[in-house]
Amino acid sequence: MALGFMKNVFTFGKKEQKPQEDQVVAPEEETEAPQTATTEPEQAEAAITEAVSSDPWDDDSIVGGVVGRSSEEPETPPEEPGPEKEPAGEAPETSAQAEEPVAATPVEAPPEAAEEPVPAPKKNQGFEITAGPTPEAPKPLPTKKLSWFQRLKAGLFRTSQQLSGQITALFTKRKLDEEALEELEDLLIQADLGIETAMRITDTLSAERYGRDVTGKDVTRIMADEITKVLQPVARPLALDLSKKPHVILVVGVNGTGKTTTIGKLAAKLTRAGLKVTLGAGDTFRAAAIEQLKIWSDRTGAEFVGTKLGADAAGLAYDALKRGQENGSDVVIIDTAGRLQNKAELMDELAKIVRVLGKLDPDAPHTVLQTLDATTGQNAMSQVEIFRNVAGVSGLVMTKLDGTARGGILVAIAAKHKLPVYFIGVGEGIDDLEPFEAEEFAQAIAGTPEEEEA
Ligand SMILES: Nc1nc2c(ncn2[C@@H]2O[C@H](COP(=O)(O)OP(=O)(O)OP(=O)(O)O)[C@@H](O)[C@H]2O)c(=O)[nH]1
Repeated sequence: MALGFMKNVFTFGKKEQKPQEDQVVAPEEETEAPQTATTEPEQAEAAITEAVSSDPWDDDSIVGGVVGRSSEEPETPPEEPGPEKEPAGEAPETSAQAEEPVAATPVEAPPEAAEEPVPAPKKNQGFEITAGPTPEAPKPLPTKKLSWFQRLKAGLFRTSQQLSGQITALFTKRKLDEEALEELEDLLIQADLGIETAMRITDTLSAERYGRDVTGKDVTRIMADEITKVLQPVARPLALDLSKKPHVILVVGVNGTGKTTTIGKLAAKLTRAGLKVTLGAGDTFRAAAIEQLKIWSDRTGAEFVGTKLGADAAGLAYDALKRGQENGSDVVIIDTAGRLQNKAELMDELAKIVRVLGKLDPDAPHTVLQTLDATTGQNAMSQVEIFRNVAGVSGLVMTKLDGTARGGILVAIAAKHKLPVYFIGVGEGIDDLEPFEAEEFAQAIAGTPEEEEA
């Protein structure tokens, strides 16, 4: 998508957005009549209360609370499945129309939203608005114990510590010669940075200091600079072209890489910005995934479209987009079951989801977002290669950068695939999705001694 050239483009992922008072949600969305009434409100209320109270992510920092109500709950009880998440085979095929979606009643903004003062975002919110139907002001984010940058640094600490320790050892009382450059290149490759970036770093170092003394600090500075140069072009915001709404985001990736959690966090960002969002529970293999997405929809005020366990995922995707078109959604986000990139039949199912969405909107999905788990090393590269071929991945989110992350592989992936990296996940909470910033990420990996917080 050509950023900056389109009308009605919302851009998520990078630049700071100041809320504007004259931006209001398009009237037809606000005045839309409530959909099917909840037939058993007390039951629904009880189910939601139970779901929320058993929610492992529940914490006081969550803004918004339960504002959505489903007219029906998923038919399958939300039990954790056994340890085997991967289904034995492909889910039974049903026609898209045959599956009855579970569509939640459209949600209203929490009453206090209208009365709250419009806060200026304190930093990069991960989106920018150039035109179009407009969001209400974002809600102030709760104060966090650790900043996201501290968590990112902590997550990448092992990588950066190990690297800087080895680099210091390598260059102690030693002039920069061929052997030292080769050893450095090996260290950088071992840190998953990839041959291309490793060579960039050693070439620059060589050009600056060949035959002279080198300190660890010189190396980490050059490393941070070169990694930044590789990452800068991919640190792009997620552009939402709302001239053709709903913008459909299909979320794909290997099991447990954080798809559902990322959808929840992203939905929170979008609904806070005043956008109407519909979530499609396309992970029909795991009851817990359907329930998990339902909880996120309740929290974020997004409408929920689900189906029963084992139902056709492509049918659900179709229903979710159809519902999003009917209810005037700005964005429809569709979850998919995690799958290993070497499971051919599951990858075929993903291709089918993409085809089926195209029947309702030839351009859908507009964004195919792949989640990558930062604790994975080299395998993430083949994940991107295969998902890109099968599902047309158009952007990445790296999750779990707050844990014992490796992270270097993102640099190698950026150098090779040049796919935009929109966000990083730095925790399990609703606010733990941050726009990807090349320089900060590079510093966290290189271990540059910068103590300032973002
Ligand atoms: N620490 C941390 N945990 C995360 C992050 N993102 C997701 N998780 C956790 O990772 C686990 C898996 O996340 P899910 O969102 O269920 O992953 P998924 O890809 O939808 O999983 P499948 O449905 O099995 O494919 C959950 O326990 C999440 O809370 C993150 O940024 N940081």
